[in-house]
Amino acid sequence: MPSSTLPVAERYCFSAPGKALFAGGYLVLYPENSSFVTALSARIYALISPSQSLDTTRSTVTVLSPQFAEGEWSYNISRSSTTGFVTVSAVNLSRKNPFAQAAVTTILNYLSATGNLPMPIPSLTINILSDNAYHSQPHDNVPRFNTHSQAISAVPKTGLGSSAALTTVLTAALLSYYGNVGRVTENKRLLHNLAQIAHCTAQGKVGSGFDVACAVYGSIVYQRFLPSIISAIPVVPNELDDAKGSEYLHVLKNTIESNWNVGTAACAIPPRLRLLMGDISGGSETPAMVQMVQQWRREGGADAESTWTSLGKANQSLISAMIGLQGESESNPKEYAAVMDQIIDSGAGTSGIKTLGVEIGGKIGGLIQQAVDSITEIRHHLRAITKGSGAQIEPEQQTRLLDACNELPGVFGGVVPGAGGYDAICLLVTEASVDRVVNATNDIFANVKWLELREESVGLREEAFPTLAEYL
Ligand SMILES: Nc1ncnc2c1ncn2[C@@H]1O[C@H](COP(=O)(O)OP(=O)(O)O)[C@@H](O)[C@H]1O
Ligand SMILES: C[C@@](O)(CCOP(=O)(O)OP(=O)(O)O)CC(=O)O
Repeated sequence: MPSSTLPVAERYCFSAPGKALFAGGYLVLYPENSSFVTALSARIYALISPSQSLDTTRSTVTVLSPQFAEGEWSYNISRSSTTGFVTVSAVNLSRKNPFAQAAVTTILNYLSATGNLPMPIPSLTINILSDNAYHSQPHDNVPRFNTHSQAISAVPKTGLGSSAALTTVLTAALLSYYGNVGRVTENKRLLHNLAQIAHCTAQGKVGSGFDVACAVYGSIVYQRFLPSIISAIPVVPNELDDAKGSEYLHVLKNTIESNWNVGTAACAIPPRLRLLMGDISGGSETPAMVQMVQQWRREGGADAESTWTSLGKANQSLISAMIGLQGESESNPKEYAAVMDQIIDSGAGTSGIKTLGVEIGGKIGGLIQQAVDSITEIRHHLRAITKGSGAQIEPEQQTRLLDACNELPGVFGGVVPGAGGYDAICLLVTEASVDRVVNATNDIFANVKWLELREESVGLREEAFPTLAEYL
């Protein structure tokens, strides 16, 4: 097996964003549908430093997450001299972080299969820092990277896709430290394929992967890969079995290097608009809801099919309105700004977004109306699926809440993001109206905690390590 020498031991740091699936829940599981995925300002950071351990007889990768109790996961690494298969075993078997273990396993085996893993394998420590928005915080005004007295698995999440961002930054960290593969920020396709495989391996299932794609590429119109691409990879052998080890390496390398046909066209929330995330702290079970929706679709006959198709069209219409508005803001910036300035005092609920008494005409006005109407239609179909399947996608209390939001000034509309349920809402609003929305005093908003988040469309990026090291 060929091997390379380790690149100069630098201190690296990578970060990746959280996500909101504004349009495309459930349909995104099928490659023919497009979804609108927004990257958020909440990020997870991985800071890499060569291990201080003086023990040169064995190689370890240690992942530390100092914000959480028991946040230390160490893995012994050994590579078979016959096949090149890399075994990754937890030093402390009672400490589980399937995402960290799968990232180390996937990346090191890929590098081994391509002859890019340095031998002996140098030990490495990766520190993780995660924005507070990923987890429910005990009170406001917590320090930038707040610490919790519980283990990470016991701290309630807000649903921003922490495991996808974690897996992505670990993938970038391991690739850049061990691999001889150029700048990882310029090799997003490799990074994406590796992170998707690691994430699916850890979850034990193949989801749509929109969260990992968003962590890598940022805000995107996402179309998934065929699930069979990943399910073809054999289960990671857990004992030394040369035949299984060789097969795993062979299929892993071929899969990583094949064309997955993923749709990752960059998109963004158009200027002067904002995505506002409201946490309701309800909690929903995504896999159970997915099963109910799939059953409804299988058994629901022509009605179900027609709802499904119409929802796909409404999603597509919202996506093209957003792309259109973004385009107008660039090609026609003066008129775009003037139109946005005209939007005042009313939400989308009663008679559409109101303006300063002037009809919003022209192309921009049409696109605004298209966005507002598409959101209304998406909700209509999601309610039909809720009723038909029994999966609480837009349950009645969320309907009341979203309808009330539509009456607020400057609100284009709101949806239950992703799989929906009781845990969150996501509004599209004018920038000028954000303060008025978050300060609305109507009782119905009492349980909504508006998250201090905004779209930040950039995906994986390299950060300056020293500025973050002070938080460790
Ligand atoms: N900051 C972090 N440090 C270490 N592990 C993390 C961190 N954030 C997420 N993880 C891993 O991801 C798991 C949460 O994944 P999951 O339940 O799929 O939630 P999500 O929907 O946020 O991705 C955690 O239990 C932990 O294993
Ligand atoms: C149903 C889905 O299409 C979208 C789920 O979106 P969420 O944003 O609700 O995701 P989780 O954080 O994993 O619960 C399933 C999928 O695409 O994998």
